[in-house]
Amino acid sequence: KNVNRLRGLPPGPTPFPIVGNVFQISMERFDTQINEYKKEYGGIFTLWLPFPTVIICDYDMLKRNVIRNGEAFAGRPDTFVMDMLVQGNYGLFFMENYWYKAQRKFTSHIFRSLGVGQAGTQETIANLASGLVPLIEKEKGEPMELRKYLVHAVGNVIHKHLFGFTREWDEKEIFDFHVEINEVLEHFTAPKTQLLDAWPCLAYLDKPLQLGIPTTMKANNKILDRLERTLETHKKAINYDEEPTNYIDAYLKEIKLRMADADIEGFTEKQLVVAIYDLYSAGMETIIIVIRFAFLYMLNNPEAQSRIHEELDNVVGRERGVVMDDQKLLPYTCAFLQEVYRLGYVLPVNFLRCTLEDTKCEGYNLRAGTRIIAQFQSAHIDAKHFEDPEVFSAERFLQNGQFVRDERIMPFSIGKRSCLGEYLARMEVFLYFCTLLQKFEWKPEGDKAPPVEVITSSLRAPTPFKLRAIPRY
Ligand code: HEM
Repeated sequence: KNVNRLRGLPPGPTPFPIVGNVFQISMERFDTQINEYKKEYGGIFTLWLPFPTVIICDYDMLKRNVIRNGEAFAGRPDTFVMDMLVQGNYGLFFMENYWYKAQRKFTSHIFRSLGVGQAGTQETIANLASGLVPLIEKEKGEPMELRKYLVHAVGNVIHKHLFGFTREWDEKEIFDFHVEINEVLEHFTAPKTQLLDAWPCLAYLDKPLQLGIPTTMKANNKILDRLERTLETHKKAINYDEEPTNYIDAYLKEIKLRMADADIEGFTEKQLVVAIYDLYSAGMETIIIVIRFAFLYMLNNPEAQSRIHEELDNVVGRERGVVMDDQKLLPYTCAFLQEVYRLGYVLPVNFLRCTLEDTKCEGYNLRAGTRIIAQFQSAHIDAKHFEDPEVFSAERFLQNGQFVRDERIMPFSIGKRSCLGEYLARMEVFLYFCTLLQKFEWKPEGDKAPPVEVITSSLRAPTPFKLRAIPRY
């Protein structure tokens, strides 16, 4: 405790020399442990992982600091994992701090011009959603896992935006990438892996420490190899005079413009490869997990399914495709999904940030470069904000039958480094979920709903479960 006070940091459990608190934290329980420490130390405390890392996990504190003083909390620290995977701070998650604004701005702009948040992307998702219906029908109401269908549908949306086209059901590229990225992510944010940031030589102790470096690197290199080959194909085919139809071409065009203006701001081919890597991985498993959580909670709350069916029948019917505008007339469905986002948070622990300048925070003076975790998930299950926070209840977001959006639900994080894919993700979750409910009635594998259990690594997902789909059309 003294060591924190001497450094002007918030209190926290006493760190051990060299390893700090790393071995007191378990990867599988990191999020629940944060909530336990919160009871002891309050909404802001320090964990040594092994660098001192300030955890902010109270909603009002997050708002006062990470949102209102956004610029100060917008940095990302250098990490060993990024050096290991891509030899430096590239991509969109852990890129150099002095590039992040230009790269984020460009990516948001291109997403919009490729149709995200508008009719273009909606149509892509709607087509993929209706393509799922006959595939699921072929299962003839037998128990099945939804996951492979979601990999195909969700994977194809980001695939189309990045590369310009979709893949057929019998092509294996998206499935291969999905397996590989999950191998890379397995150890990505483990506290033990963070130990390497301070002590890179520990990488030689991979086996006894179970860091999983060889599996991570094998999968990582396969991904990089494929993305580099794809980039070469685009470079050969691109016509710089045409309006780009995909992220890669838009980025190549930007590199060309920037070279002419001698204003590079990180726009290089290397950065492009890692940016696609990040978008492809961010745009896939996260959304799949949210949709799987939605089905899991629905099977456990059968009256929710009847209410969603009733709303969809009244507003959309069983033939017309669901569109984003329908949200206005589907209050229960929106409340249900907001409750899924609250309890089914996908990142057990938010990505590391760091302060970009010396910053005052809740009475502490944090030096520039202090590592920060903006743990919004903790607010989702804070009894101060939500009565019986562990209980799933869509009703908490309904007032006089109307849906009330709640800003304390922040699944896409907050501040200057919040999720770049929020619109895309919200569209996919809503359109896929509603289409699958419009077309099918869903039943558990046996008499009872599968238990609500999660598996946690860098992501937090329901344990695999089966369900049955009975056509409604
Ligand atoms: C339901 C799905 C998703 C969830 C729950 C989610 C959640 C998050 C969260 C919590 C962050 C961390 C922000 C922070 O550091 O505080 C993040 C960052 C990010 N997300 Fe998402 N995300 C989802 C889907 C997507 C999609 C579809 C894309 C893109 C296609 C995407 C791209 C990104 C990027 C690029 C960042 C890094 C932003 C930065 O560091 O400036 N995400 N996301």
